[in-house]
Amino acid sequence: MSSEGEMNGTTESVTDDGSLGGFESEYVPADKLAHVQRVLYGWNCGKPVAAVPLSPKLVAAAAAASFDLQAYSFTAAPEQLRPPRIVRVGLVQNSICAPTTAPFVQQRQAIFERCRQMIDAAGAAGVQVLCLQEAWHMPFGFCTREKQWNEFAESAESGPSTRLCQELARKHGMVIISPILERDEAHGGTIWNTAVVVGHTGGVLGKHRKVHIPRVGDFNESTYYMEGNTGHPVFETAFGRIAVNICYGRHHPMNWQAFGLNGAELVLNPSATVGELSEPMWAIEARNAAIANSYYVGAINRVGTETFPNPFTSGDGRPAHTDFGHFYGSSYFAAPDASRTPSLARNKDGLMIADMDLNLCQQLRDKWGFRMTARYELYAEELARYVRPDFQPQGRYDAMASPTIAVLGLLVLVAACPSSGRRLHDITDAVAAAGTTIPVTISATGTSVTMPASNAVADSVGSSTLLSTLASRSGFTNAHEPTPTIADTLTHLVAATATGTAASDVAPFATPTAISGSALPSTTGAVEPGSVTRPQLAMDASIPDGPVGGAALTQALAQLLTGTSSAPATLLPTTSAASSAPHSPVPLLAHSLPEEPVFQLSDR
Ligand SMILES: NC(=O)NCCC(=O)O
Repeated sequence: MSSEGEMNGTTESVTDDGSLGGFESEYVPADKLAHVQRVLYGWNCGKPVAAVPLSPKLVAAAAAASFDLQAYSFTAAPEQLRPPRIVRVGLVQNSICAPTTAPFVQQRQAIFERCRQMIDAAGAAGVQVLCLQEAWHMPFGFCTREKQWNEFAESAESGPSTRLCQELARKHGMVIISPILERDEAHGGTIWNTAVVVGHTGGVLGKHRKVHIPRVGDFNESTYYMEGNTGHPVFETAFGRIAVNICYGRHHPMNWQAFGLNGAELVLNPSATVGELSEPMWAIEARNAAIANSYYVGAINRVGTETFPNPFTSGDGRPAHTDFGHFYGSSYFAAPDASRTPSLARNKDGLMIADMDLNLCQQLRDKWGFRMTARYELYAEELARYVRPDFQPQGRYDAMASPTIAVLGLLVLVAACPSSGRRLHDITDAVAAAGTTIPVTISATGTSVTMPASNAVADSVGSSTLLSTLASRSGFTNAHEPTPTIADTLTHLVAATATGTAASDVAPFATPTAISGSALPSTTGAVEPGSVTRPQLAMDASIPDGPVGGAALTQALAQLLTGTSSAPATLLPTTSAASSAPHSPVPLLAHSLPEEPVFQLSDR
């Protein structure tokens, strides 16, 4: 069986490395293979991502040391005003080498020696930027909740891992990103999950602390370290603008985005994750980030199965066990044009190398315009609302999809109890007490319906929630009653609209002189699920913009009643006695939208 490695002439078979990539070359007919590979891996500048031949000596050394070695190249279109900006980047995935029961100093030394070997190989291959896996210098004991693994935490500026990386960075003129467990002595020994960025001359350029901490499966990492406090820094290195999105941060699109907004051209994603949990996501997330943010991504995963001395559980009903599962390696690069390299081995250490022309980032930004077409101001508003304690989600609510026909119920309620200014729950109570049926004439169709008051009560619950939500979303205020102003306002307006009653009769605080018409579903008799078609909407739009937001409110009601923002509804002149003022039909959608878009929440 051939493998992605064999396809690219750099490594061994699929069966040997455990990787699934490359199977298509075995099973897809030759005349379809190029097409299938284009779809699976993407093409870079109109061609498959090309393998880069490495020196036979290096290939032999990797084979002898039993680590996977692969190299590829991403190109960009030639430009007239900028020279190509090609950088060679390496990713290292490593197993822990010594058992977790060995003395800690021995465990660390074994990892150091193994990684030194692969970093030296990278240096020999001319790698300029290299990233190691998450917490590369230690076993990933965060599943256990045992605190002894904290002993591996070290100073980001002067710990043993940093010193090793500084030595190797100087030796190879290489930027090294070293993700470690950091102990921050300056802050009482606080522990962080940190990527240290060592410049190509051996200085520590800075560090970034993991933003998001997993609490999933056996990843009990919050027992050990704190949520990072370093923002989303981009490091301007000798070889490009680089950022680090540590492991679990890859599930957070805004985390990726923040690095992009800060100007990253290459984001490394040092990870430690296991097959059962995340393998189907692995090929997607980093690649999607590269596409969405117009930068390159290097995704590195730990490799191997690490067994711990004491059994542990994670509150998920599984029997006590002593390992996380298999860290499946499979490190790879993704480019902003949706192309990607194959993966490193699934079951052995490895060094993945890629040449990348950073000019491709701007070329893709220009081509797709994601940065230009993004609506950051809308997102900013949305987020500002979301982080407020009183946030209510926006949603779309199709009132006609409700088996209880919430809007009709509301109309019935208020028709029965048109007492001005009463709160919805008062009305609800009154109808409940009446225990009767209520006739409703649907003026849009001329049909009469009888509805039991008890149904109306049930309906009103949904409507109440709906309207309250609508109220809080729309931000309307009622100058006369502090709360719950909009729910009342809408209740009265809906009632007026439905019954042809002057708004002033039911909503004494509303300034308009005429709100009338009909806003009712077409229905034929029984108020049952399925008997209702899309409502016709005929509503007087004469409510002036004011404290209760006339046009905006009308728009909101239209959306509420039609369950759509694009209903072909028209605001018709009213026929009710209450609306004597002349009106012209106004296309509903011609109304200016409320400043804050109005939607409805389904409480179902
Ligand atoms: N190390 C880490 O954050 N792992 C969490 C699991 C995952 O994100 O797949």
